[in-house]
Amino acid sequence: MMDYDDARGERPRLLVVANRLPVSAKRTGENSWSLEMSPGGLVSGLLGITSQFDTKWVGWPGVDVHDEIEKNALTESLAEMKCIPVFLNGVFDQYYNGYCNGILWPILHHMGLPQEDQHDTNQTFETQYDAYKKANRMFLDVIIDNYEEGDIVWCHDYHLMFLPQYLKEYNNKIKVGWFLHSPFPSSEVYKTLPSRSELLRAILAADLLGFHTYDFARHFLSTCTRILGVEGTHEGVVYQGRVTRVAVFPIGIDPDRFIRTCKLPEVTQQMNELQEKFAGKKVILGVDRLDMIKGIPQKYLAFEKFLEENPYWRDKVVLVQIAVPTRNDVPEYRKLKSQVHGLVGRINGRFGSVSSLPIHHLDCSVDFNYLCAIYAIADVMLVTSLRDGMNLVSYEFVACQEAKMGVLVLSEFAGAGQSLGVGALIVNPWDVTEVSSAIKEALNMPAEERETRHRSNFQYVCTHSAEKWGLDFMSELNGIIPESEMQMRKIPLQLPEQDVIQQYSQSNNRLIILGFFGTLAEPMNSGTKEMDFKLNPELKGTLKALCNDPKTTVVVLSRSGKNILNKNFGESNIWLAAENGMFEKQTTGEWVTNMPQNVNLDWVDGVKNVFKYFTDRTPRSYFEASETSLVWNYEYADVEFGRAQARDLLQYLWAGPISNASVDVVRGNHSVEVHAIGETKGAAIGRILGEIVHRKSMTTPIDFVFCSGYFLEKDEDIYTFFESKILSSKSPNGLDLKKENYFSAAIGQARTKARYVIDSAHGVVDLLHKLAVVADTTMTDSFSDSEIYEPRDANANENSKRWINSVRRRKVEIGDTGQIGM
Ligand SMILES: O=P(O)(O)OC[C@H]1O[C@H](O[C@H]2O[C@H](CO)[C@@H](O)[C@H](O)[C@H]2O)[C@H](O)[C@@H](O)[C@@H]1O
Ligand SMILES: O=c1ccn([C@@H]2O[C@H](COP(=O)(O)OP(=O)(O)O)[C@@H](O)[C@H]2O)c(=O)[nH]1
Repeated sequence: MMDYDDARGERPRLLVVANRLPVSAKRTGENSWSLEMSPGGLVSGLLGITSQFDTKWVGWPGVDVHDEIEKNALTESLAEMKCIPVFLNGVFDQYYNGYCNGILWPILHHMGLPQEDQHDTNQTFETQYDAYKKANRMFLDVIIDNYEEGDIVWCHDYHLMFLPQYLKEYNNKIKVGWFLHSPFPSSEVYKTLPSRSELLRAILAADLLGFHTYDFARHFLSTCTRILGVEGTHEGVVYQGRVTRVAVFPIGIDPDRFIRTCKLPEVTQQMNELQEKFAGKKVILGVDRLDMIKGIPQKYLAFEKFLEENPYWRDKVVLVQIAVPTRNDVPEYRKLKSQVHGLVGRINGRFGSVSSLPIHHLDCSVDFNYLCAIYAIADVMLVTSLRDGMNLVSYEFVACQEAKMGVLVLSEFAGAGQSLGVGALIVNPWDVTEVSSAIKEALNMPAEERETRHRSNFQYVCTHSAEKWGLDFMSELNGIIPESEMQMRKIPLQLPEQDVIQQYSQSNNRLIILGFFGTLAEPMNSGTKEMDFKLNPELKGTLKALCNDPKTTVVVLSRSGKNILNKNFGESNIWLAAENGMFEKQTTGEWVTNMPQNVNLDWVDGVKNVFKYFTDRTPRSYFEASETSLVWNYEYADVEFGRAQARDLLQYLWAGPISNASVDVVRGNHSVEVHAIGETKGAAIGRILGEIVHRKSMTTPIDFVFCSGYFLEKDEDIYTFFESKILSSKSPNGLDLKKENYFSAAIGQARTKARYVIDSAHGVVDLLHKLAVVADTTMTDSFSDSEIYEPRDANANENSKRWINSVRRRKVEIGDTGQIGM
């Protein structure tokens, strides 16, 4: 096993953050507590990694404590076990019983949102959601108090979906992992969750996301695609210019602990007692928290059918079900308890006798030794989860069965169904006939087959331990490159906004080059056939201020046609390049064409027909046509359907209208573009730059360039065009560029030729506002009072808004001449 000691021989520090600490406190008197192991697979799994890391746990201690003296006393007791409590006073009920277990848990397990009684209670969705966020912040506060530089933070489960985002907002350098112990549902089910996008975005802030099975990871990736419109790749999810790794890490147990325990004299004694008690009978065992997902009613119905159809077995088999109490304060769980009790009563009434009962149902947890003893003496383990993250109980049974080699009947809907699929009898728990037959097959299975199956299971359980799971996750997380190394490996960094502003304010001749779609255009929420692209209204005053500054030249370079650019920028003092530079216009002058003579555009009508055909058959897709280029766009359509349609569309194009044409075909993230061969944005900018220098009769070289857009890969030569100019100082193009005063920034791309990335168009809009106010020009004339900056995304831009408006006020006060301090 790999050792994790660092260069100084110290174990790396790890903060494991989970809703539940591995121990729960029980009050034994004033200021005194007893600490007991918390039940559940998450705790069992995590205990396996503590040897390799200097681990501290952060979590809820299992009780509400209000008194400060008591809190301190409990905190001290827990510290001895390396546990740090998060006291969730005031929010626990709405956070845990309400949002976690009443809303998220059923959704994650394909059970749908609760429908009854929602209007009669004050625990509305919003209040529970608020409590959930508040609880996540309470976890954050405790982490901040205990965090030491270099600590890795591993967040666990659906209780803490906001924590990765909060942690990164607090300190972007912290390495954050998040693991989901439950299943991740199909996107169709997840979609019903009202807070679906915020939660997805919040976990995507982590560096690494882990799931138990490939299916859960696959559901997650396709949910990101369908809800956030982002694409999942083998690397993970690329969202707003950041890659979040997504990978599969099936959890395991500590098998040696079970094997050792089964050999303890007191445990073999318990085994003997149990065997004596059930002498002459086969024992079928169930061990589950009394949770809807565990399929306990379905298990009982299948057992009832088995007894009905197999009278021979009626007095020769017993089903022992340990139903560990859980989440008693959630109404659904209380209902389940009475439903299960009703079934047990009915089946025992039907098939029991004075001397024997077919079902032994225990509403309690049992101690570890007893659990191992009963695992060891059982003939069959029956796991009928309707959906389950992993189900460690099935692994534990296998670990304790070296002597008996009993049979595992396992639901195909538990994560373990994938790992133990060869050795277990796999069943669909909803099919009572199938489960009943599997019980019969298990009870009658010949010893040889039992041994073969057990060997396969045992081998898996021993090699896929909890320790391996934890180390695999941590080694993947450690392998993720920190920001500082990214620079060395030429992975672009976030745009250093302060540097841009400073260089801008110090420069004498500036060039700003911007894209239109995805940069300056107003964001749209849906596609219609009549797409009307408009300049983001927040930018009108800002662009005016920038262009009116004699030291600044603004160029908008777009793939769109002249009409769209005319409509949006016709009145401004902006240099325009339409159709990627096929047409150019100098501020308010006339359009001139760069189209090569005799360019053949015979293909245009045919391509238009194909685009129209696919637009009609792909809801919410649309196409734009300009003179030399056509773009079919499916960004608002169902992404997967759009992608499939794009593949078909390309076949139609190649087979028909473009088979012999001189065109470039470019596949974007959500588009297919066909245009006449000739232009890229890089080629266009070289020519435009020459024009600008010439027309403006520039004597001062350009000493600041900011170039940003949501450009296709083939247009990224716009960024590299300037790189070559940096090498030669005072180049003939009238450029005086160094790496300090050249800023190229791709929007929302993780892989780019630009020097920097910006998360979204909001970032560009924000920056332009800031540049407009620091420009030492007649800015106050450019903005009217009504144009005080009011961003639409109020939360995201609140700080910028305050900053911009305060700088503007100061400028007005000082008469708009002085240098603004940053
Ligand atoms: O803490 P509780 O609310 O009492 O619930 C107990 C745990 O239940 C869930 O366990 C899951 O984790 C196991 C290990 O990865 C997995 O085998 C099982 O399928 C899951 O149901 C829950 O996810 C944990 O957070 C709870 O602590
Ligand atoms: O009385 C009991 C019975 C079981 N368990 C443990 O609870 C965990 C259940 O984990 P599983 O993954 O099967 O399901 P979960 O309860 O986490 O959904 C296993 O490690 C069991 O050993 C327990 O702590 N007390």
